This record gives sequence, C-alpha cells and structure tokens, in this order.
Amino acid sequence: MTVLVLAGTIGAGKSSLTEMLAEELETQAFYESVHDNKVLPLFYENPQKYAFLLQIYFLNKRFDSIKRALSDNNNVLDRSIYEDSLLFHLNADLGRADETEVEVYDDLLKNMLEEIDSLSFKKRPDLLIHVKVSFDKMLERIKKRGRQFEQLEYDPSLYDYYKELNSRYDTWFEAFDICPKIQIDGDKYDFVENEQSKIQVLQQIKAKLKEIEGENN
Ligand SMILES: Nc1ncnc2c1ncn2[C@@H]1O[C@H](COP(=O)(O)OP(=O)(O)OP(=O)(O)O)[C@@H](O)[C@H]1O
Ligand SMILES: Nc1nc(=O)c2ncn([C@H]3C[C@H](O)[C@@H](CO)O3)c2[nH]1
Repeated sequence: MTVLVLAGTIGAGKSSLTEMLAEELETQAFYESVHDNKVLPLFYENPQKYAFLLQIYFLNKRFDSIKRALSDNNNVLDRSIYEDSLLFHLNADLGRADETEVEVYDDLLKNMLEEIDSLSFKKRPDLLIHVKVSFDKMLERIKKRGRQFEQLEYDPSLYDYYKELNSRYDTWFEAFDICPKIQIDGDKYDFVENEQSKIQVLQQIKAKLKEIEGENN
C-alpha cells in the first residue's frame, strides 16, 4: 500500500501532478473539493465572514477522503491535511478568525489527526510531494487556470494574500517532519505541457520512493 500526498500553494500544480502520478502508478486519485464546494466562492466574496466555515468544510472533506483512501490500496491525494493549519492560521493572522475560533479549530484538527492515526495500520503517508513555485509563477498559473473568484481583477487584495501564502510554504516545508518529503521545482519543470519535464518529475518521485523502500527494508 502506497499513499502519496501533494502539497503546495494555490495553482502550484498539485491536481495536475496528482493526475499524472495516479496514471503512472495505476492508483486512485483523490481531489480537493472545488467545483462542488459551496463555501469557496462565499469565502472569496467575504473572507471575514466565511474563513472559519471554509476551513471546517475543507477539514471535513479531507477527513472523508483520507478515510476512503486508507480503506483502498494505493492512492494519491491532491492536498495534504497537514497544510490545513497553515492556511487557517494565515487567515487568522489576517483577522478573519477570532481567538475562540482558532482554539476550536486547532483542537478539532488535533483530534482528527489522532483519529486518522487510529484508523489504519498506515498512519502516515509514504511521501509528501511539495510542488514549489515562485510567486510570479503562482500568479501566472492562477491566471492560466482562470477560476473567476481567484483572479486579481476580481479582488486586488488577493495579491498580498497570495504573496504571504507562498512565502509561508517555504518555512512550512522546512519544518515538515511527519513523513518523508520531496520538493519538485514547479518553475523549472513544465510538467503539464512538456513531456520531457513530466518524465523527469515522475522519475524524481519514483527514485525517492525507491530510496524510502530501501531504508525501510
Ligand atoms: N508545471 C506546470 N507547468 C505548466 N503549467 C502548469 C504546471 N503546473 C500546473 N500548471 C497549470 O497551472 C494551473 C494550476 O494547476 P493545478 O490546478 O494543477 O494547481 P493546484 O496546485 O491543484 O491548485 P489549487 O490548489 O488551487 O487547486 C492549471 O492551469 C495547470 O494546467
Ligand atoms: N482558506 C483556505 N483554507 C484551506 O484549507 C484551503 N484549501 C484550499 N483552499 C482554496 C485555495 C484555492 O482557491 C482552492 C483550491 O485549492 O481552495 C483553501 N482555502
């Protein structure tokens, strides 16, 4: 059983790489709830009002995916539950959640992570894959994908939000020690449109998985 989780800022390429990995490794892919997410557009419309609700929504959905993923054999998840705290605390620092909401959320997340530990013999993912992109690349990809509510034209204040989010990922990744990890350079490798880049990225990930397998035997 192999569980891979993707991590990275908005528009980094997590879903794209998830799809490629699932195909390559013949595993099931689990995607973050976006199209069927009723709260996400509300959050972008009014973050002050909906930050807490959105976070609870995502936490619940992720918990659901993890439960389904752990009952399956091999799988790839397009965003890790370990990033939830990063996203929520950024919003809390921006004054979009009060002290009590932060306390309740942190407690709930801790509880859920403990629950995941008791769900299956597989307690942690085998590998966390962080797709790292520069701030400029992040903006380019958000624009390219074109989800309306994420566009800077829709809300120019998103510029600062995106910038801060992207910079927090570096510290987050450095400190991450829950399972083995690898960083993929999403600026350098255009793995969506360039076949050679795609092959190189998949090779890096497969080599890391082999290395981990060697360490475990
Ligand atoms: N390495 C890449 N090279 C070229 N284009 C890319 C690359 N990665 C992603 N893209 C493009 O950037 C856009 C965002 O990618 P994707 O939806 O995979 O990001 P994501 O990390 O899943 O974002 P989110 O977390 O916001 O859902 C898409 O249009 C995708 O085709
Ligand atoms: N605030 C907040 N907390 C989360 O845990 C979270 N997870 C994802 N997202 C937003 C980013 C993309 O717009 C879109 C798709 O990733 O959803 C989040 N936003």
